[in-house]
Amino acid sequence: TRSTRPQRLLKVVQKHATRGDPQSVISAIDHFCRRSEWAMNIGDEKGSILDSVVSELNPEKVLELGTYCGYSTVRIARLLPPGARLITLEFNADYAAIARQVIAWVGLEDKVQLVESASEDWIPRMTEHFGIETFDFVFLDHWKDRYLPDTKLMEGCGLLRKGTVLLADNVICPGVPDYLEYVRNSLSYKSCYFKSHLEYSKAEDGLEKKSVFLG
Ligand SMILES: C[C@H](C[C@H]1O[C@@H](n2cnc3c(N)ncnc32)[C@H](O)[C@@H]1O)NC(=O)c1cc(-c2ccc(F)cc2)cc(O)c1O
Ligand SMILES: [Mg+2]
Repeated sequence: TRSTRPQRLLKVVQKHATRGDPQSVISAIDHFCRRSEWAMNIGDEKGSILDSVVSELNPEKVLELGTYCGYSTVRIARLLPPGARLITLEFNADYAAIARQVIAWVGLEDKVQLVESASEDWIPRMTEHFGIETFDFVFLDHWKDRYLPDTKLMEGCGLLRKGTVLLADNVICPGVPDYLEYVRNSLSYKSCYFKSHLEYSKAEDGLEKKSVFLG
């Protein structure tokens, strides 16, 4: 049977990227997605905004919701200081299998823990299983109708502290209206919008960054 798109993405990485070199993996995937097959990675344009948010924050404990093939996992993990940890949740077994191999290819396994599970099942288990009290940075890139309920779930589990930064992909395309409404109107968050474009496309998209106040 025909291979899947994530399998073809992995082949591109193994063929064109250098082991242990995150930038070569990022470039190989972006080149393939721009020239051959679109895929739902955050991409190079929005990826640069993600890089700047992570570099400025220098987080120790990071949560990513929606791993897909691990492109943004690699973008984030390559910037983390020694000892920092990134936990990424992906509920599709096929995507998780590909992401594990991409993460292994760049040699970032010691910083990244991929959990094959739905976010809502694992957010309540972060403290007892990983010993994580609060996260410094959360990247939301999973089903767009899960951003708001999972943000409320993280609040409820006490995983967000004063100053925790949440960054959400796709706030315009496909769009997360209920989440935007909530973060822009809630008094316990200060938020800003980074206008950009949908990955490998001219369509408008953007990232919403919010710092938690917990008023
Ligand atoms: C949702 C996906 C990303 C991944 O998230 C995992 N996932 C889901 N829900 C959960 C959960 N509850 N827990 C754990 N993992 C979870 C899934 O299996 C995918 O691998 N992302 C997108 O659908 C996505 C789509 C577009 C897009 C834009 C314009 C178009 F015309 C078509 C598509 C762009 C993007 O930038 C995306 O990010
Ligand atoms: Mg996305």
